[in-house]
Amino acid sequence: MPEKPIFRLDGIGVDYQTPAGTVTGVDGVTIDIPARGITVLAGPSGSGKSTLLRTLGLFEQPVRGTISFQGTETGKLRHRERRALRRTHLGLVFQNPTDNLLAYLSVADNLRAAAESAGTECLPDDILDQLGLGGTGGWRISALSGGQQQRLAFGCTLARRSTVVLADEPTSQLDEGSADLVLDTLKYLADQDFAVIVASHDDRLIELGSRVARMHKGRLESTEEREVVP
Ligand SMILES: Nc1ncnc2c1ncn2[C@@H]1O[C@H](COP(=O)(O)OP(=O)(O)OP(=O)(O)O)[C@@H](O)[C@H]1O
Repeated sequence: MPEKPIFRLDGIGVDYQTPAGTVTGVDGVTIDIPARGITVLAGPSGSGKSTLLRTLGLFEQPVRGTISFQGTETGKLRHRERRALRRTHLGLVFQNPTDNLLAYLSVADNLRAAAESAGTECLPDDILDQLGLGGTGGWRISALSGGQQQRLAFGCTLARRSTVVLADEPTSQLDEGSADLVLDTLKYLADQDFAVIVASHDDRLIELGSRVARMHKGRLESTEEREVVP
């Protein structure tokens, strides 16, 4: 029997209220997101990728349609329940590495703080070894390269034991070598059975997707399933 999707979106729409009037971020998006593999939200600038990703991260409330996570309709949850769900299950990684980390804490303490925020504990050295960052636990964040910082940000989602990893343009601020580190990390997380959902217009990242959802002007234009070569 096919595995149940982790997210089910049915006709969702998100609007922004601006001084110039209502701006629609996404509209009429219906999609099932699988519980495994890498789902890439692709599309040109302004097509709604980040809005959709933030909606999946429960940072935006759809004004139309429904969104369910593991069978629970998130619109029916109370504020506290949504926050708990976000904390326990959803790990969000932003495009700018420094936005994901606490500069005043060491590398290992960033992992510990991430675990604590999700009400759990972690073994920083194990996570750092898994990510090819072994030996950096006592380092300052500024001693890591941009790619290493982004790897550590994904490490924080491992520390939190998130079910889903949501990443917004995680390679866009990085040079090619650093971006390679991030691509390897995304593959690693997908191999560890996380549901990885990434908004990106980086062709190399789109290549990694086992499912690619293409957005255009806030709408879902197409979805494509892919055989991913290991
Ligand atoms: N906070 C906001 N306030 C008002 N409008 C917004 C806001 N965030 C996004 N929008 C608008 O919603 C639409 C979708 O934007 P979104 O950032 O989701 O697209 P995107 O595909 O992620 O773009 P990019 O690749 O440039 O990040 C755009 O018209 C954008 O101007």
